[in-house]
Amino acid sequence: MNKPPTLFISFISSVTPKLIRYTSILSPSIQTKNVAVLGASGGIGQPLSLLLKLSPLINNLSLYDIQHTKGVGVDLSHIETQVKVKAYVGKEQLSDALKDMDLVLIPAGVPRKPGMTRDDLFITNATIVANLVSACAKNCSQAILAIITNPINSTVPIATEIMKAYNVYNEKKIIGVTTLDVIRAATFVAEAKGLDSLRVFVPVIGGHSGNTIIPLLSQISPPVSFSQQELDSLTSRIQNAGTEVVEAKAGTGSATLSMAHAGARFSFSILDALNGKTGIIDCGYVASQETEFKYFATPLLLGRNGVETSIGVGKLSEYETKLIEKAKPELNANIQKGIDFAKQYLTKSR
Ligand SMILES: NC(=O)c1ccc[n+]([C@@H]2O[C@H](COP(=O)([O-])OP(=O)(O)OC[C@H]3O[C@@H](n4cnc5c(N)ncnc54)[C@H](O)[C@@H]3O)[C@@H](O)[C@H]2O)c1
Ligand SMILES: O=C(O)C[C@H](O)C(=O)O
Repeated sequence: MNKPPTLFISFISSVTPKLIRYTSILSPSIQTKNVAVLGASGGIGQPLSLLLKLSPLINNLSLYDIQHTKGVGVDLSHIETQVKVKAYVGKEQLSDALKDMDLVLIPAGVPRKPGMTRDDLFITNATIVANLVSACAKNCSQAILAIITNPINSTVPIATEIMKAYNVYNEKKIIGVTTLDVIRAATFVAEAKGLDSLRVFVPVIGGHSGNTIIPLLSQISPPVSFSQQELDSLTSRIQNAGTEVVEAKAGTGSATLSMAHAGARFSFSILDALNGKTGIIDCGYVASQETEFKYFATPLLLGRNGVETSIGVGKLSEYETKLIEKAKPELNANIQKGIDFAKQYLTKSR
């Protein structure tokens, strides 16, 4: 049999394995969408933009940063796919970068260095996210906002408060991207158990920092059982995987390539769902109705309008219930810090 001339990348986005294609061949049924990357010249922004440039789901790709987007844009524009790339640089071009966008990915901001927590980034990144989301409220209020900038536990509440203040808040459309936790969990579990990582799905709930990252190893698909020692070591590795990368990079940044893949994978789930594909499930950190937390990551059912519904946390083991208890103080404090910051920011900026 002849092999198709395109590169196939398979991954799990739900319990059913699914194939995602990076290709220049367009299916007539696909309605291509407009996607912006804010922070497009960065360690995540550049490879993420590359992966998006290869997607048949995208029409226009808008690259925005405070520096270097021109070069990134020209470079990407030479790739022979149908995606039209436009580069924007500096605050005065931000509005144009956002016009008519369906999906806005935000990886703008500083990354960790060894010894830092994600919360240490708040002082710089909170204002960056608040400014960018304010511009989204004014220029593309209907777009889905996918927030990558850390600390996610706080930047998603900031984004929500800003959209509310502009009267354009839609809870279906603001999502903190936690896909990297899901990818890592599948990789580490598969390595430990000799499984095919592309066929393993581990739901990861909670937040996106240390103890607040809660892998549900009791709900893996297909089911896997663990000794207590395996549970402890896998949980700890998944919770500290970001730090593992930060330490290995020794002061030059945090996860960029795996995050670009995670961001692209999440984008394709969203774009598939916007196109009317049903049954698309991916984890994300969102405003929460069904948990005791104001924001919480769970598996989400995605649809034409963004998040259709949270799938919830399912039946938790005693071990996982304890992990949630342990996460509570940090997650609640992070959330409140974001809400308080947004209130002050809005008072100052109006
Ligand atoms: N959600 C996750 O799982 C996850 C994973 C990895 C990294 N991150 C976070 O993503 C963020 C970016 O990481 P990185 O490695 O790409 O950093 P980086 O420093 O390599 O890139 C950040 C980019 O943001 C740009 N930028 C700064 N201020 C801006 C503004 N006001 N408007 C537009 N662009 C602006 C910079 O010019 C730079 O190009 C960090 O906060 C990091 O902690 C999140
Ligand atoms: O660890 C970091 O600071 C970046 C990111 O949140 C990650 O999980 O890799």
